[in-house]
Amino acid sequence: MPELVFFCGTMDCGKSTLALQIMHNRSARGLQGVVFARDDRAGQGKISSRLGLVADAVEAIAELDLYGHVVDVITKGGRADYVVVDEAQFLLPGQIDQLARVVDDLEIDVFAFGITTDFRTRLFPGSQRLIELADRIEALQVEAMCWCGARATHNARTVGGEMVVEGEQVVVGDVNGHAAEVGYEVLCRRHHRRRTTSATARAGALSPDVLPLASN
Ligand SMILES: Nc1ncnc2c1ncn2[C@@H]1O[C@H](COP(=O)(O)OP(=O)(O)O)[C@@H](O)[C@H]1O
Ligand SMILES: Cc1cn([C@H]2C[C@H](O)[C@@H](COP(=O)(O)O)O2)c(=O)[nH]c1=O
Repeated sequence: MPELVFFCGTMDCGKSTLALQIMHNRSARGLQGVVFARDDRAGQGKISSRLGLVADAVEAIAELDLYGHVVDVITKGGRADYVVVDEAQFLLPGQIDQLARVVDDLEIDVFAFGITTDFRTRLFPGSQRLIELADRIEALQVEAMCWCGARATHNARTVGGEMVVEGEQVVVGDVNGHAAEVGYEVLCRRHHRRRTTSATARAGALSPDVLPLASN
């Protein structure tokens, strides 16, 4: 049975890498997919992994009917053996419904990849709809780690190095940025709640305030 599968995790846990591996393995067996992405860091119409792999994709702009696009490909004699969607959190809920229709009406597997929650720990609308509709939800097995060594479960946003909890939901960016305007860091829930990034933890450890007081 074809499935709508949502592969999810924090930023930087290997989602795009897995998407590219799935594409590679299928292409090695002569299968050809329709690949969508939205606002990849590498630019429009791209799917990219931090391991250096990049592939072309159809940019899933808000106006694009994903079901209609797949039907178009097939009608024009093209192949749509499966569908991959990266950065699926950025899709509109209606576009996720279109993906479900690709599975149910065209009987094609759809593999969607994305982060579930934003920097405020709120679900992205696209991810919420995927959780509601997916046949299967797979959490990525290679876990990203918080600076404390615990499993990272949340995405923090930094502006000028400071963690923020207010702002636009969508700001394309990366982890390990160079104190750029907007950056991201993955954290465990405890440190996300306490707003302790690796930089603030380091600063706290160096601060004289936390040194033990002399007894005399
Ligand atoms: N230099 C490196 N050597 C080995 N693995 C790396 C390196 N850089 C990144 N990675 C791996 O790539 C993962 C990020 O992959 P990517 O597909 O870009 O993540 P996502 O799409 O989830 O944001 C990291 O969690 C790490 O496992
Ligand atoms: C948490 C969060 C992330 N984003 C953006 C930042 C990146 O461009 C993508 C996630 O990409 P990745 O391949 O999973 O690393 O999402 C955002 O716009 N808003 C957020 O709250």
